Amino acid sequence: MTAPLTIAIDGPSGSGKSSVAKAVARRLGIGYLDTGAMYRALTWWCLERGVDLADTEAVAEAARTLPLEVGTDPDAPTVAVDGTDVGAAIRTSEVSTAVSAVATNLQVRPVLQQLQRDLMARIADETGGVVAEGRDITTVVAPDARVRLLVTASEEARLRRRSAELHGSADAAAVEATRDQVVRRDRDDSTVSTFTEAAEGVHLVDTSDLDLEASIEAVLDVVAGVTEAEE
Ligand SMILES: Nc1ncnc2c1ncn2[C@@H]1O[C@H](COP(=O)(O)OP(=O)(O)OP(=O)(O)O)[C@@H](O)[C@H]1O
Ligand SMILES: Nc1ccn([C@H]2C[C@H](O)[C@@H](COP(=O)(O)O)O2)c(=O)n1
Repeated sequence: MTAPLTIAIDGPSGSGKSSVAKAVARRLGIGYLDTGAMYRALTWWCLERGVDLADTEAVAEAARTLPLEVGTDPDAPTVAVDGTDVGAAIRTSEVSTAVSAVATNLQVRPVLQQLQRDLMARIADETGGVVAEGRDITTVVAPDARVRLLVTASEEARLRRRSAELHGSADAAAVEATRDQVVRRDRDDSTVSTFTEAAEGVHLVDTSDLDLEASIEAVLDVVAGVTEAEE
């Protein structure tokens, strides 16, 4: 019997890994796991309940008891906490600004990492594979994934994309308004995970000069190359 097709994708903010991971999962007919959404959901839950994000033990306890449900269909991924759909709430600038404080909490990370491993196993079992994306999937959560990729792009390209997405423009003012969510967040997050350089055995895909479709094709080519080499 063939092993499930587990694909791990890491990369910095705005590199395109979520868009690419979703499309790749869709085309391969397997499940999709957005691990950043889990850190965001925990952040939302802490803010909602008035948990001080600087209180590392209180946030870790919230992680251990988080009533989280994730839907992993790449056509309609969902995130719910305690029965509330938080798909939109976890993308607000309030959560985006605060999430690194939660993601850099070293008591939180092992809790969510174990949850992510369990989810990957369940999704792979149910759909024959999984594409999981984040910052530490290739290195910590699933270093034994069959295909591991680092999706990168230049800082300029990432700022331009995120700025267009959030502000509908990539002019100088819009790019400046986006800088915190890309550059500062990556700087904070990179204190606990390695996602700017590919670890050994991890395939690098630089999307700086690629459009979305070409980025998806580049990742599918890597997947095909790895799986054909296994045969
Ligand atoms: N290759 C590409 N070319 C142009 N735009 C892209 C490309 N890849 C993604 N985008 C666009 O850039 C924006 C950011 O992409 P996406 O959300 O997938 O990035 P990300 O790496 O998952 O970021 P984050 O980790 O912050 O969630 C989206 O609006 C997406 O449509
Ligand atoms: N495996 C992961 C996934 C995400 N994070 C952090 C990095 C971000 O600040 C935050 C939200 O991620 P995004 O939705 O922007 O991809 O979570 C992490 O540390 N490890």
